[in-house]
Amino acid sequence: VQGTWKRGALPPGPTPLPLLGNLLLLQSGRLDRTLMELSGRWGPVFTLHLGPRPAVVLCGYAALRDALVLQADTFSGRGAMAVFERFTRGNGIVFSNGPRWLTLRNFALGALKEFGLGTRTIEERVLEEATCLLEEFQATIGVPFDPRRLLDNAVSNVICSVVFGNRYGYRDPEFLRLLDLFSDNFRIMSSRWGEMYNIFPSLLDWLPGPHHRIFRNFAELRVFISEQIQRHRQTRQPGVPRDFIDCFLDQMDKEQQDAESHFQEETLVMTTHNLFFGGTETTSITLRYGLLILLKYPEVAAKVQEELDTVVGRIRLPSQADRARLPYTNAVLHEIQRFISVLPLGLPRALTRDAHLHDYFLPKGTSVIPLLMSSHRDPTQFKDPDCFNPTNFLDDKGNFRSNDAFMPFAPGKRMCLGAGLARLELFLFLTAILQRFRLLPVRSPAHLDLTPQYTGLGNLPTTFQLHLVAR
Ligand code: HEM
Repeated sequence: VQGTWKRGALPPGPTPLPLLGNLLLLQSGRLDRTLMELSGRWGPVFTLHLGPRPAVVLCGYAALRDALVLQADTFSGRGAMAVFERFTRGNGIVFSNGPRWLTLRNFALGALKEFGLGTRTIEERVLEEATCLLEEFQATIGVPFDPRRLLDNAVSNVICSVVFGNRYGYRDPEFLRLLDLFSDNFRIMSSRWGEMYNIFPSLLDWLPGPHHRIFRNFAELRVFISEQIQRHRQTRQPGVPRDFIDCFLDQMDKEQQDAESHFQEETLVMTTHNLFFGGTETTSITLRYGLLILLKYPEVAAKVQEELDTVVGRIRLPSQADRARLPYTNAVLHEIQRFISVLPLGLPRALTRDAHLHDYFLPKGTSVIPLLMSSHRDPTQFKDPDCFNPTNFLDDKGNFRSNDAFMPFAPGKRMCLGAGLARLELFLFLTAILQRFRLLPVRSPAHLDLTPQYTGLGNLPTTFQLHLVAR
């Protein structure tokens, strides 16, 4: 492949075709691995053309750190993703930029804190939901089942209680339908990655493809969110917020006279969608993938259970305060997130000003793809990067050892807003399940394949069933 680099241009990369860019290179094989292979040819910072749009790919821990951590402000913009652009139009937290992004992000962080994030209250909410989930799991005993929907429901209920002030029953057909819309969207975005990132939004309407289903699903989600907002308007007491939506409505009241205010109805819909969608699929998929990994490696599950028995016992549920005394469990949770890299390419960033990176000049506005998965598989940072091996996060004495190359939530100013909540949920849900049940595969562990079924926006595990046995 001929290089395209010339002095003053973006970093070198594979030669793009007109309109299609480098899309054809990405059509076969696993996307995250293809990008890592391209990095082997072009270096840790290279240019890739997603359709007509160039983007700079950051590969390996050093490049990601030098950009996202050491130049955190400069790399804190959000890059475009065509399929989301059409829906969000730059509104909400995830796909906005500049003052609107900062205002909404800070507001959401503050509101989440008020409703429990980082305090005991949110832990209580998660523990309550864990108890409901355990009951549902208990009811499956003797019958193999696919845990996807139950996990989706449990995880989603936590964010729903913060955002809508409501949790939903595990058999509520309307809610199950919404969860299916989320899964469907995430799956399409993970299977037909090219369409998502690459083509100008104006073209998406004219091209056939599964992205039309994404648009329909988004429209249905929007109706649900709008109904929730309406319900809040009818029942709220101004100044006494019950949840995130009430907080936002209070802020809208306060800024009513301000023509420049970021607190508008449409922004509320988008921000709510961000928290609802962002708070559901990634966490639930991580839990589901975690169960699959533990089915494959029963000796790891058994060791976690032994540690839980010794430190927590079986009478009460594990709590956040136990975490520091559970080094092996903590290492397993980190290793699950590292090994699967649930968002292998993170979300696209954009430069807020001109920058220099690894001898290249990158102009303001350049789109950046942070290949988070490449940090997780970086052989200079992890002793066993390609295998699932909890000792990647343990020292010789069995103490937990953190690692800056671990970045499932992406580092820097734009890091995942729900990282604290997600970590809490992963810990409490997974330990609750393992404390109570032994996990058995339907066929022998040797038959379980940990390769993602889909790779794109997300890495999704193959569908599987498991048996639970009460411990
Ligand atoms: C295992 C679970 C999760 C993973 C792996 C994850 C990962 C990520 C990543 C990689 C980003 C992109 C950061 C960047 O711009 O580079 C992100 C953004 C975001 N996440 Fe999460 N996330 C998880 C759970 C959650 C939860 C539970 C919430 C809900 C509270 C959430 C809400 C968000 C929001 C709002 C953003 C956009 C932040 C911004 O643009 O400023 N995420 N997440």
